[in-house]
Amino acid sequence: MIREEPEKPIVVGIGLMARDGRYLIRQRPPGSAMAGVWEFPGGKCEPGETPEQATVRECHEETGLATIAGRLRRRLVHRYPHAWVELFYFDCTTADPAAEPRPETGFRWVEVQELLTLTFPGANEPILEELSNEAGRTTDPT
Ligand SMILES: Nc1nc2c([nH]c(=O)n2[C@@H]2O[C@H](COP(=O)(O)OP(=O)(O)OP(=O)(O)O)[C@@H](O)[C@H]2O)c(=O)[nH]1
Repeated sequence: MIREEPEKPIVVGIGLMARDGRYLIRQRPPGSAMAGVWEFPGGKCEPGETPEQATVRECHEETGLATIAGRLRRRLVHRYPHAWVELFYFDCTTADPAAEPRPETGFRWVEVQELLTLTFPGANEPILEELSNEAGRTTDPT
């Protein structure tokens, strides 16, 4: 089978949902590309949607949490064997500061130190490094 190269990457919005130095993550569901790998909530833009809108919608759909997108932390382009993606990572918070993700979604709050021990999609590497540096700065009293 000949597969045609797409002309443009698939645009994806990703939410770095933060609370008390922890981030909301889950393992990618069975049957999805990279099943079992950990991920932040997010997904592809629908037609006419901005990456920020897609982030807020996907975070809400996937976790059940009303989401507020803050600054765009990073935009990067990455080629996986399964897809060519343009990823927009937004710092996010939950609209209700005490709300929890629906348990059946598998999302949980994880400290940055633990994030570093888990396997994420390759494109996330610079983000994880940045979160780790920031966490180091907050906890280091010197
Ligand atoms: N959700 C999410 N996707 C990520 C992350 N890092 C990363 O490279 N991606 C990539 O971004 C793309 C997101 O696609 P997806 O399959 O989750 O999107 P979706 O929810 O719209 O999928 P669907 O087509 O099954 O509805 C995948 O290629 C995934 O590998 C991450 O931290 N979270």
